[in-house]
This record gives sequence, C-alpha cells and structure tokens, in this order.
Amino acid sequence: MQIHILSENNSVLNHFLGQIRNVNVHNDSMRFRRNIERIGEIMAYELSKELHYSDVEIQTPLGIKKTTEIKDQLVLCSILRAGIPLHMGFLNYFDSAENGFVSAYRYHPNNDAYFEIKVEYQAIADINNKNLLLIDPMLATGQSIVAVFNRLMERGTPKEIHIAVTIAAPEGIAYLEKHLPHNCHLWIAALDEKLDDKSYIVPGLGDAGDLAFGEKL
Ligand SMILES: O=P(O)(O)OC[C@H]1O[C@H](OP(=O)(O)OP(=O)(O)O)[C@H](O)[C@@H]1O
Ligand SMILES: O=c1cc[nH]c(=O)[nH]1
Ligand SMILES: [Mg+2]
Repeated sequence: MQIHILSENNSVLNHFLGQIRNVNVHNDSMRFRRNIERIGEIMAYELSKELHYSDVEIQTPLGIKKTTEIKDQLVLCSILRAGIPLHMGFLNYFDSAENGFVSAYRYHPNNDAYFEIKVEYQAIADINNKNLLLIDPMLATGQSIVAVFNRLMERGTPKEIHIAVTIAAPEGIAYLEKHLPHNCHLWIAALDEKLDDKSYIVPGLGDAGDLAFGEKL
C-alpha cells in the first residue's frame, strides 16, 4: 500500500486539523463540518497529482491554450454518517465524479468494548474500471473501511483504489495493509499515536459523527 501523509509539512492544512481537534471549538458544529470539508478539498488537490491526464486545447477569446484535464472516471464513496462533510470537500473539487454512500456502524452485542461492524444502507454508482475513492474521516481499527471495501468489491472491480482519511491510528493502517490489495493508495491528513481501550484514536478528536451532526440516542 502506498501511504501519503499530508500534514508532515507546514501548511494551512495543519491549521484546519488543529481546529477539528480543539475542544474549545467543538461547540461549533458548523465550523467542524466546514473544516472537515476544507480538509477534503486539500486532500482532493493532493490526490489529483496522482491521477491520469489527457492533453486538451482550450479556446480562449484570444487564442488556443494547450493544457491537461483529468482522464480518470472517479467514484467517491463515503461511509455514513461522519463521511458526509469530507465527501463534500472531495466533490467540491472533483465535481464531475460519480458517488456512493454506504452506512457502517459499530455494533456492541455485549455492551462492552467488543464490537462488530454492521454495513447496511448502500447506494453506489458502477465502480467497474473506474477510480474508487473510499472516504472516511477516521481510520481507527480499520474495520469499517475493510467491511465497506469488501461490500463494494461484490459490486465490481475498480481500476484504482484510493482510501482517504483525515486522522489515522497506526493500528488501522496495519489492519488495512493486511486486508486490502497491495496496490491501494492510502491518503492520510494526520497520523496519530494509538487507540484507547474503546478503540478511539488518541489524541484524535473524539467522535467525528457526533461532532458533525450531534449525539445519537
Ligand atoms: O476504523 P474503525 O474502528 O472502524 O472506526 C472508524 C469509524 O468510526 C466512525 O464512524 P462511527 O461508527 O462513529 O459512525 P458515525 O459516522 O455514525 O458516527 C468513522 O467515521 C469510521 O467509519
Ligand atoms: O476516534 C474515533 C474512532 C472512531 N470513530 C470516531 O469518530 N473517532
Ligand atoms: Mg461516530
């Protein structure tokens, strides 16, 4: 798996990452959603450098300019519900991409720390021979991404696979390396230290879905 970590150099990305982690900003869910969306826009720009391009000629009012445009057909697929703002950031830049949405949640059958991932709702474009971008803000244990990926593979075979996450734990990266094809790209805005005993990322940011959309019952 080719891993790209985007926050290793100083940039405005680190400013947005700081705000989504900051407990003093967590009462502003609109800012949280917009910051995740802005991170998605930056990630889309960085990922666009790995895509394939065709030569084109653009007619301007004064002449013709030779340039390039993205040749790949993209399908953006995010994991509900926390994936929605990150998905919108990618879609702001890859505006002609097709889309998919899959729900996944942690089901705790014994009311303890053990959980299984339940994948239920899915609405996805055809992914055959296209570039699949699987989008989720948090890569904790990696089980949600792998469960959704396996479900997607029942529906077709993409040409390229890109996984895009905002914050990743080393445990989740190791899980993806074990369970996903070797030729995947993994795009990470920030790499954190570890998981806690409830499989939350430390220092992380808390519960991304709750911060974006409010607590669940
Ligand atoms: O790597 P994992 O251990 O699988 O955990 C990561 C998952 O947890 C979050 O979703 P959550 O289950 O909180 O659902 P939500 O979006 O409805 O809040 C996140 O968006 C990932 O999908
Ligand atoms: O740290 C984590 C782990 C899973 N899901 C989250 O929203 N946060
Ligand atoms: Mg959540």
